[in-house]
Amino acid sequence: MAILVTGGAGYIGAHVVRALERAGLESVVVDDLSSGHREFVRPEVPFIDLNVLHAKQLVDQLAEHDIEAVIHLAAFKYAGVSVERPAHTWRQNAGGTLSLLRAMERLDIGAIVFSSTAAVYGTPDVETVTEDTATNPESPYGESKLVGEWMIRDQAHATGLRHTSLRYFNVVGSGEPDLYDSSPHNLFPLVIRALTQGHRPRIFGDDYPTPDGTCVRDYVHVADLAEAHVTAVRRLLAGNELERVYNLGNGEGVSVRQIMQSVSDATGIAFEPEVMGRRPGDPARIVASGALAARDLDWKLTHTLDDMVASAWASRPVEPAD
Ligand SMILES: NC(=O)c1ccc[n+]([C@@H]2O[C@H](COP(=O)([O-])OP(=O)(O)OC[C@H]3O[C@@H](n4cnc5c(N)ncnc54)[C@H](O)[C@@H]3O)[C@@H](O)[C@H]2O)c1
Ligand SMILES: O=c1ccn([C@@H]2O[C@H](COP(=O)(O)OP(=O)(O)O[C@H]3O[C@H](CO)[C@H](O)[C@H](O)[C@H]3O)[C@@H](O)[C@H]2O)c(=O)[nH]1
Repeated sequence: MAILVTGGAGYIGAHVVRALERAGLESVVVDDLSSGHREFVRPEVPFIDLNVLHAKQLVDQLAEHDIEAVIHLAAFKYAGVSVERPAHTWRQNAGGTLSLLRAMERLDIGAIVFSSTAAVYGTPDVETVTEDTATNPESPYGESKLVGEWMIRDQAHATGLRHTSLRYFNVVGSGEPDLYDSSPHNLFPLVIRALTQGHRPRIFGDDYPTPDGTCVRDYVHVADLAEAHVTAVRRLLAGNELERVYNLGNGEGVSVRQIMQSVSDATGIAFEPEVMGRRPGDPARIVASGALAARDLDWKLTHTLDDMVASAWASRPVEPAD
């Protein structure tokens, strides 16, 4: 019996595969390598190089494995870019989830853990987001993830599929020396890339209504996040009742400027970030309560912000200076 991990060659998915392995659970990875890295998946893990949109090939290839549950991470994850590329985002995220659900039904796979996102909330008007906070996505990315949650809910009503959706907040750090976030759009990889290439990291806006004027986010360590997936899939397979959605945040807001300071402290590199204009679509502040996940998924942050920064820096990819 194995767990199918879609997007298992990506930053978070590769951590999930390693966490499953440590828990004694086997994985099968499906990934089209559109943003993932083949070398993130160890050779002994069965790897299917395929876009989940190809439902027939998905069914044919998965039929060769004994899959008991799915962790579905494969997606186009760039909220800002999704505004410029809505059709692509909808196809990969909503289309991909639909195709996967059809394949699961054909193969009689009865459990799914879905990667959702803080972006389903848009710009919340509450200090701390809970699962009851109204959803109001502000990008095709956030919309496509919310629709993914709904597709799974509806399929569950019809077929008895066991499911939960995990709404991640800002996932950072590294739990393994060879795994890193290669996103060309997110704060941590951009700051690290700037420093390794001898540039000044950039702050997108310092005129927000926050204590130091820069955006506030809720950062969680990828290794802690990966563990929550293992617990979720195990509990679904054991027949435990889980909520439809969980926020994976830690309730603590950290500003972009605080991240810059923490990076400077961890690396020993003194720098003055360059302040740019605001990036369109960025909420000033979004912070979540992880209380529900703590209750049901043993969710806990075992890593500090300093761990997050230091581990991201230590596992940074080697890049040529330009
Ligand atoms: N990184 C974050 O802070 C964050 C926050 C909230 C939600 N998420 C969600 O977590 C998941 C994983 O994110 P990540 O940070 O690891 O991103 P990532 O880009 O590193 O990983 C995504 C993986 O999925 C693969 N993929 C994409 N579309 C595919 C498709 N149609 N078929 C097959 N494979 C496909 C990519 O090649 C890649 O390996 C995504 O669903 C993302 O939306 C991430
Ligand atoms: O060089 C940079 C990059 C980012 N930022 C700022 O840093 C904060 C965090 O930005 P990220 O792009 O790292 O993450 P987001 O908060 O935009 O999160 C979005 O992207 C994540 C992963 O792609 C998740 O999907 C999440 O749900 C979605 O809202 C934002 O205020 C952003 O403006 C900078 O100041 N400088």
